[in-house]
Amino acid sequence: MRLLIAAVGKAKAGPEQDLFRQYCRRLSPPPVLKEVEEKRPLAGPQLKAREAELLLATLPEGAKVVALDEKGRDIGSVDFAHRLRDWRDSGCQDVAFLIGGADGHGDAVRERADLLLSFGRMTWPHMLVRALLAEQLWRAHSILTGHPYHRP
Ligand SMILES: C[S@@+](CC[C@H](N)C(=O)[O-])C[C@H]1O[C@@H](n2cnc3c(N)ncnc32)[C@H](O)[C@@H]1O
Repeated sequence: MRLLIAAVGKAKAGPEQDLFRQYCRRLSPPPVLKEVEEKRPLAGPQLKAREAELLLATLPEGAKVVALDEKGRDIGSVDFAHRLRDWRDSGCQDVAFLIGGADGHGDAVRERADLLLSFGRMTWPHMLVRALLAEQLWRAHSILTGHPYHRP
């Protein structure tokens, strides 16, 4: 099953990017990262709607969609791993993880998402969310394969 991470904004070199890459490299194949950015000077609801459009345009047909959202569901790592396993076992080819911009996700993303996933109710910087997500994907892989990285 292919993993796509679509995110608003361009990563700059730095510790968040290093951490993100470090966890991605452990996965085979590694998740594909697609970055989107609106160049026009939009703001507020218009910007959110446009960013939603750009994120949704990256989706492979039929992908399961997980939108990272602080107001989403707070599930454990094992539940997360099992959800990925269930999608894989039901024939799903692609899972896409969508990370929003400074104002969060537009309605179109929320409506398309199969899961709104929260990493807790606090707001994390979006570049750190990439690294947290990559770590949880590696942890999910460890859970499903019995790798000792994850201690139950
Ligand atoms: C700076 S945050 C945006 C915060 C914005 N106030 C909101 O309501 O989403 C940028 C992106 O990081 C991700 N993010 C930040 N904190 C998160 C959390 N606790 N759980 C899941 N995703 C989070 C989301 O994808 C969000 O769109």
